[in-house]
Amino acid sequence: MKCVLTIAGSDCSGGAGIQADIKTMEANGVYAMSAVTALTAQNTTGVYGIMESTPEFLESQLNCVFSDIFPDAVKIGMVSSVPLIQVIGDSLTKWKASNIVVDPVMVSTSGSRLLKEDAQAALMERLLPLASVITPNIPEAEVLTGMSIVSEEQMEEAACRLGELYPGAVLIKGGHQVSDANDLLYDQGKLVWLRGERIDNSNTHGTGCTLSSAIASNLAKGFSMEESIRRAKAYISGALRAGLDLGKGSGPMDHGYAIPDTDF
Ligand SMILES: Nc1ncnc2c1ncn2[C@@H]1O[C@H](COP(=O)(O)OP(=O)(O)OP(=O)(O)O)[C@@H](O)[C@H]1O
Ligand SMILES: Cc1ncc(COP(=O)(O)O)c(N)n1
Repeated sequence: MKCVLTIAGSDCSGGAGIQADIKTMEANGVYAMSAVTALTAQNTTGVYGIMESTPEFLESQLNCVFSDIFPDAVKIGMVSSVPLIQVIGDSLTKWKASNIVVDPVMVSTSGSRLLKEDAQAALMERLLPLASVITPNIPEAEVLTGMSIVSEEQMEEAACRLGELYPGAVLIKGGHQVSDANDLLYDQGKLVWLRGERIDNSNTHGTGCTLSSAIASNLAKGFSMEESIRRAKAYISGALRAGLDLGKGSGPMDHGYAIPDTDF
């Protein structure tokens, strides 16, 4: 069985972060492991508190995982501060991790900052260069490039700029903004539009976490970058289409929609 590690924050309400990642990995047939960067107190209406791991304890989690069950892929989500970013960068380099998917989480769907302002530069200098693929949404791509993105042409320009800056691939997610469910992949100098059917569902809490974890699962299984993303999009479309409706705000998706309901 292939093994995938998520390095991210915990969402106690289960829709995003570590919880979304583990559910996604399970549904995609890989063994899931986690190194927790922070505990968040949040639900579908907002983020009400963040308690970070210490850098030492995060390093200890990473050493425990890498020295025992070496992951075939790694997904990085919410990492809010400079010391945590440095520990992750140092550990992934030391352990020679591969198939690294970085979701540059900055602000939650509910509008809370999940990345401290001074950590943005560290994320760009220390983690993005290690990634096999980075998966910014439109606002994140705007921050990373410093340009405004309000059209497909501007998505293409931003993807090229980021693709020339970093060694890995770049996936700019259209999401619920410029281009609906149409995402843009820049991989080795080539642009590919990955067009999806927009599903009318306002419950999109955790879509970014889910997509990046599904991509990491597919890379671990040996699929190419483009195929890994196509399969991840198919998975997330199914999870949105399942139409789960929980909570008072933008609710979570049904991550287990494809898992048979076995009566043990
Ligand atoms: N309504 C939708 N119908 C179909 N696909 C969607 C929809 N909304 C988002 N997606 C897809 O979900 C994936 C995640 O994109 P999105 O832009 O929502 O990420 P994000 O903004 O990082 O997510 P998050 O809400 O976790 O911050 C992308 O592949 C996107 O195309
Ligand atoms: C721990 C954690 N990680 C990531 C997100 C982003 O997900 P979303 O933008 O859907 O709120 C989140 N809300 N919480």
